[in-house]
Amino acid sequence: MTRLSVNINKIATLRNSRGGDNPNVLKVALDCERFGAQGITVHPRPDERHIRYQDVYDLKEVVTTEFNIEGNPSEQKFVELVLANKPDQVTLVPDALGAITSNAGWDTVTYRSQLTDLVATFKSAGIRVSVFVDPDERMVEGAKLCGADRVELYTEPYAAGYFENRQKSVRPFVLAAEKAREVGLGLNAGHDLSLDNLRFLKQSIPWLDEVSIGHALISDALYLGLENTVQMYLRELEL
Ligand SMILES: CC(=O)[C@@H](O)[C@H](O)COP(=O)(O)O
Ligand SMILES: NCC(=O)COP(=O)(O)O
Repeated sequence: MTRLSVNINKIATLRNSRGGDNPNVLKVALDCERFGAQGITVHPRPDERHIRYQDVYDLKEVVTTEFNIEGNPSEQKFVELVLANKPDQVTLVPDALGAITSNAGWDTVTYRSQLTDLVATFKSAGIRVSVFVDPDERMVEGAKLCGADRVELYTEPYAAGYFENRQKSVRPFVLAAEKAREVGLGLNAGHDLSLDNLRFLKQSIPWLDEVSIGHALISDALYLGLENTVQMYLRELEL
């Protein structure tokens, strides 16, 4: 089974835009769980443009499905936030500070030493560690050598090329996924996944453990309703 983890960053974006507490991030997280989501993902960034550090503490108290915190571990504040909240999973993402969103995976070969230390720190706290990588077999192997439990494949290139040639777009991801399976890594995927492209990814890589989806899902919910949208995404993961 492939778990759906709903990334609620964009709920926090809307909340922050007026400075109040509407929409309420905790309510949306609990509703997504009630509608069938098997996880909640947040990606607190140093500028707190959407998810704030306090949101993480608040969500930890109420989330009952898998809680996944994504972020750049080069920020000590992020490391401390994760260790204080002990989520089910931390996903290490090499975000550049000024980036509008995540736009690349780790070079797990160049940063092997740093990642190995970070992975050990989080694993010793009982937290599963996923490393965000491009669909590159060398980077997958590098994540294994760093001691990671899983990799998360950065799926923006897949989504970008999907309509032009989905077979071509998915190929690197299948190869990277096969390498992950070969070396004994769990397998996540995320970024720009949507109702258009999710089913084909799942059909191409049936052993996916988890997809984390936010931007498209929350955008779809504006038209389709959140309960209906969560369940539509869940149906796309059924083979
Ligand atoms: C790592 C990843 O792909 C997502 O967490 C993405 O970065 C969402 O971040 P934003 O919601 O800030 O675009
Ligand atoms: N790890 C990917 C994620 O959490 C959500 O990415 P997106 O669906 O908002 O592009």
